[in-house]
Amino acid sequence: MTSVTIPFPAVSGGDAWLLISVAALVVHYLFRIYEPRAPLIHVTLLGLPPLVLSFLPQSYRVGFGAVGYSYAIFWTVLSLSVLLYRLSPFHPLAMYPGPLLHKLTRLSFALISVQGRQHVYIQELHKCYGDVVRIGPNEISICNSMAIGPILGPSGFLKSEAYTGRNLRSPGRSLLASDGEERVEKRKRWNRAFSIAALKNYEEVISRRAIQLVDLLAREKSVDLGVRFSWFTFDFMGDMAFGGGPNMLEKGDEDGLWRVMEAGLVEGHFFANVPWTAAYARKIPLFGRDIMRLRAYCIGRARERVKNGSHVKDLFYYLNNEDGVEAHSRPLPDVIRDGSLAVVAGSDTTASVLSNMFFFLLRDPETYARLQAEVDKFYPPGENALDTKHHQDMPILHATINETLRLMPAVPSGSLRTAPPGGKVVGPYFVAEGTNTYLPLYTLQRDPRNFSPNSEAFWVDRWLISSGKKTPAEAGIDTHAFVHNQEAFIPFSFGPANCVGKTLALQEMRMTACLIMQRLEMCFAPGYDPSSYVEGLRDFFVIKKPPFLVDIKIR
Ligand code: HEM
Repeated sequence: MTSVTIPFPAVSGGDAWLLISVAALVVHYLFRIYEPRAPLIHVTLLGLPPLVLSFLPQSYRVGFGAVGYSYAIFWTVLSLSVLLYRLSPFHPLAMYPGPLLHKLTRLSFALISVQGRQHVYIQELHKCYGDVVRIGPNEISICNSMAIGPILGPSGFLKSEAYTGRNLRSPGRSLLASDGEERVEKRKRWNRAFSIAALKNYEEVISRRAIQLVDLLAREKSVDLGVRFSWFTFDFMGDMAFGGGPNMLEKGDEDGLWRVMEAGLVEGHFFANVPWTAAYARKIPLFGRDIMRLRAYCIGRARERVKNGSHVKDLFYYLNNEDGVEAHSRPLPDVIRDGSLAVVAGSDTTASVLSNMFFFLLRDPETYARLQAEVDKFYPPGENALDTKHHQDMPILHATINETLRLMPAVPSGSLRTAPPGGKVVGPYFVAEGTNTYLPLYTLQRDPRNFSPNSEAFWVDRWLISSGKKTPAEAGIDTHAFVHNQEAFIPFSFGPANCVGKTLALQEMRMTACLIMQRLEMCFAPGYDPSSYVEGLRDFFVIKKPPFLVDIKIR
């Protein structure tokens, strides 16, 4: 056997074993307290102690056998210590029930998550374990509307590390990932971009793209409606964020941008679940290529927008401080980061809500007919269906959008936050410092304690009853059976980090829905199985839609 001679104090085999074990326990302690993320620190902590201590067991003569022996003991003791601690009554999450594997390793939930059915899985877990479920060594999911304020409200929890893990290649932190002062500063300019006055200007941009969409649908007659909504929202957000979209409504996704965005989201979803691995993935060019392509596109568009300017006060106008409110101009990379966030956050979400809404309507012809009648009342042929002046008088339109957002929220697993230093009382629970906490929207909004009856069904009447437009008797239900917990309805999240684009999204969806209903009539394509849609929806933070095939006629 190969051997080297080293001047080192002799220690008996038993003592060496003990020292290596103690070193493993110390390393576990350091990982638990400091949670280091830098690969170099990982390698040092996991590699160096067993290597150094491998010189101890023999006097002067050290072989590779001793090194292997030392590593084997070190890692076995370390692994056992980690696993036993996670299951022990000393763990701060020990009182919360959950599947054994999830308590032991975060990987087990991550592997379920990347299959895209996390929203349904979490709902099953809550049915089985109750309001709080431990879904990772350091992760819980809370399904209780009392938790919303303490977690998402002002002075609530912090943004989870998952947001930076998801973002493999973008330098710096976007608004979505930021916290504290940095967030307050960033959010100010976004708020300017979504003021009432600013929104009024965007109607022209929405109208242009909505007309283009409806013309395309009228020509095509038989389409995957979900894909057309994706093209529409991507083009629209491109117009808003960079003064011009890729024009998918004309050319299709010929540059593969939508495909790239979806692929990037799926990949990012894994790293969001196991964020410490992101530091390694960033060193491997294979990862994050899709996001890089999308980013390259956004950089190109931003340069064009700066060069050409814009006749519309679009989102870029505010993000780039073209209104001159801030004393200093912002560096272009910052503006590009914000613009890219707008494209990702604003296109996928709105496209999936529009798609889900028409899916639910086609499955429920009676509600379809009621909405059609309401649209026909306010927008008969010849009336401009993109004029927003009637929206406030259209309860069925609002109810349809709300019910879609309740039943299938665009961010099904909700906002992910981390308990602040010292931990926090959340309703009847105490959540220990550093605990990553899910508020699972899909489960919360389908919970019969929040919305009854027909919690799992598309039933727009609940919104008419809750707004006083209809009585329970008129809707054919017993008054006592009606539960409507408005606080539990948070499809745009809640608090200071809620969706900044909420009003724009609602405006865009209302205008588009009215125009479609005025001009077109739809039905599922012959042979299309609607259950494949519900089964095929995938939750990768935002939704990936399965095919949604419809036949279209001009009215
Ligand atoms: C129906 C459509 C939409 C839904 C359901 C939706 C939902 C949400 C949700 C749930 C969040 C919170 C995410 C979290 O905490 O992890 C969020 C954040 C955000 N959304 Fe939306 N969104 C929609 C459309 C839009 C649009 C059109 C924009 C336009 C740019 C937008 C921009 C943003 C931004 C920038 C954030 C981050 C806000 C912050 O962290 O302060 N969203 N959205």
